[in-house]
Amino acid sequence: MAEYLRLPHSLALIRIRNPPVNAISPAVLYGIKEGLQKAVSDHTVKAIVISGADGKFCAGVDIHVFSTPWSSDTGLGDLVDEMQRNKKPVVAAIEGMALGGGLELALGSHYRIAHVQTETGFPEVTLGILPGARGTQLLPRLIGIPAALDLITSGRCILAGEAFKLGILDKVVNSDPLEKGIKFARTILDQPLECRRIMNKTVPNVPNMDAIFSEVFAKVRKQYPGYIAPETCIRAVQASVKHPYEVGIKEEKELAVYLVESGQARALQYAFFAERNANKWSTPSGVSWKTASVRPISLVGVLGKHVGEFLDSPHLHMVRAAIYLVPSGVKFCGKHIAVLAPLILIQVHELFILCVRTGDGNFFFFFFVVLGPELRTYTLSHSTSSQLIEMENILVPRGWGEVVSTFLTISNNGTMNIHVQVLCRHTVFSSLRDSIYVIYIRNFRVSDLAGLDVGWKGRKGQGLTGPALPPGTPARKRGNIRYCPIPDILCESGRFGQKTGKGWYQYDKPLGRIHKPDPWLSKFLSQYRETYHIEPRVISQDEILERCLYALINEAFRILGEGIAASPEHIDVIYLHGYGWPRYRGGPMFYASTVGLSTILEKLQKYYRQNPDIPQLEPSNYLKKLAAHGNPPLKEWQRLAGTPSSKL
Ligand SMILES: CCCCCC/C=C/CC(=O)SCCNC(=O)CCNC(=O)[C@H](O)C(C)(C)COP(=O)(O)OP(=O)(O)OC[C@H]1O[C@@H](n2cnc3c(N)ncnc32)[C@H](O)[C@@H]1OP(=O)(O)O
Repeated sequence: MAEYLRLPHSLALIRIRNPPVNAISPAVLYGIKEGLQKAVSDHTVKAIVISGADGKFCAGVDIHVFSTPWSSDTGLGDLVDEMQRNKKPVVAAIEGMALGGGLELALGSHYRIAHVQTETGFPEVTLGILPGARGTQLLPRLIGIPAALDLITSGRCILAGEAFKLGILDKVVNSDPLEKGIKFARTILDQPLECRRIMNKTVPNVPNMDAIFSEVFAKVRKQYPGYIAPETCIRAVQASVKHPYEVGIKEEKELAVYLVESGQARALQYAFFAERNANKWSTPSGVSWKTASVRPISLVGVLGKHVGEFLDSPHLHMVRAAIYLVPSGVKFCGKHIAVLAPLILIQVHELFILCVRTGDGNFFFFFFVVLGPELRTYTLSHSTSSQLIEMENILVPRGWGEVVSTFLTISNNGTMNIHVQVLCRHTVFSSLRDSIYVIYIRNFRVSDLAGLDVGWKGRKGQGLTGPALPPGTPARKRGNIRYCPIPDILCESGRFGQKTGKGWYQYDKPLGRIHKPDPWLSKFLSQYRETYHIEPRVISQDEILERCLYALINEAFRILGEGIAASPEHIDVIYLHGYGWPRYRGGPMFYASTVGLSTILEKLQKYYRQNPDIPQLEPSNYLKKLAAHGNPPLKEWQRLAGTPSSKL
């Protein structure tokens, strides 16, 4: 999987070939090593060029292998060192991408020449690992600590121009880099190599090194709360300053193994493939992303409270000429969805819904919840537009309501039911504040943001509350099902959420953003409990978490079992992109697979016995079917439990 070619003018070429992205598998690694040995032992070879087939240098180590023992001892780092120490010059001719282990191969080379469109970087942190084949030791030596820390902790990929400015690349070319690399190699056959070996360099000193590290630690803790990889990356980079190369690489390896074996790495790598699988949806009638075509837009509506804030964005100038943006649900005409991209991708901190009507009369809804930089925008739509605006697209039947609203309702009911019973409201929040459960706190924030009156109106329409409710209906029952009237009561008290300055929280002002717990709500809850003779009790953290999360997971199994979601991965991608589910937990379905299906089933059975009027706690048949197989891997679920007729 790496070809060796003898070229004229005393040159040899090693070409990585492993479609689609020339990732480094054991076979690729073996091929490169073998090529290097051949070139070294051939006395007629004076320089070596390394490149990738099909216009791609290398996208790094094959992510599939991180679930195999090979990943703990790939030998890639040793190969990188062997390349650096080589007595014959090695020139990396880079095209397409040099990412992760691909960039490490390039750093192992003595010279790096890249096409101007090449993307390079260390995205490992996004996969829960670190550049463990010398990347954390070589990059700081080459470009200095601040720039190396930035690239390694962010996982940001940069274009060749920037990489050249940083000193990663020696040359950027507009034409075929392989041709240029070969030409260049002929000119350096007898040049001394000592100064080209990055391992021999010392990290450029800066006076305030300690302060730089402290700042970056603080930054990543704030930016990526709960994630272990960013901080571990910093520790590995720190080793490049503290220790000589030989010691630094040992520390890098220890830290890399720790991350590779972590649950977070497994979850993040699962998420990487889940997103790619989810994008490959197709309907039973054969419609797929690939067959979709761009459609012109005839009408665009933006519904939201603070849409006017967009007007401050510099990006908006680009779109103002083409479309007219009017706050609060007023329709305006647009030309093409592509025009909308800059509008949508700007940073906002509000919830809004964008509705687009295409020329052929179809409507697409984009539902955005943007609570801050850590929670990304998302969309549920099979519109081609989401490709243009680079968002995840998930196919769901009958509009987006089925999946999105059901999940929201389940999450809200779970938390509300506990809220009412629990002795101290603070316990719910402090329990839920822990990593994954933070999502439940967001539910209340999201509800406040969306406006509590929205759901209220819906419930009135369904006859669950308001004038249509038959007289004599018990406040906390609808039929045999437990009903929580609290959101209705909040609305009856004029608490519509953020827009009225109070809802589940209180805000600094109507439409204000600064929220804090409202003593009014605590007082209200005590009165409520007294009125309905609800005995407050201490509910353990475990019970709070399990009742909230497992009910949600149960619902996900129901949706899967009814053919509403195409696969567990689709559900996880919705959660990752739609609800701010921590990526390092992979999504609710992945999380279920790590907890164990029989554990989830047993707990649900227990809680359902205790709360028979909460139907969300009744284990779904699909979960029962799957749990009967033990804890099968997620990939096997649909085969084992059967694939229901698709509703897509
Ligand atoms: C002691 C421990 C030692 C540690 C050893 C050293 C550590 C090295 C670490 C690494 O190198 S980890 C890998 C780092 N590389 C990446 O994270 C790159 C990930 N890939 C991407 O960002 C993108 O895929 C891309 C390369 C920029 C291409 O993007 P594009 O949008 O063009 O296409 P995709 O649909 O994303 O990908 C196409 C196809 O390729 C598969 N793929 C991509 N990268 C890898 C990879 N590194 N390994 C395996 N497969 C990869 C991707 O899954 C798609 O295939 P699919 O069949 O459609 O899923």
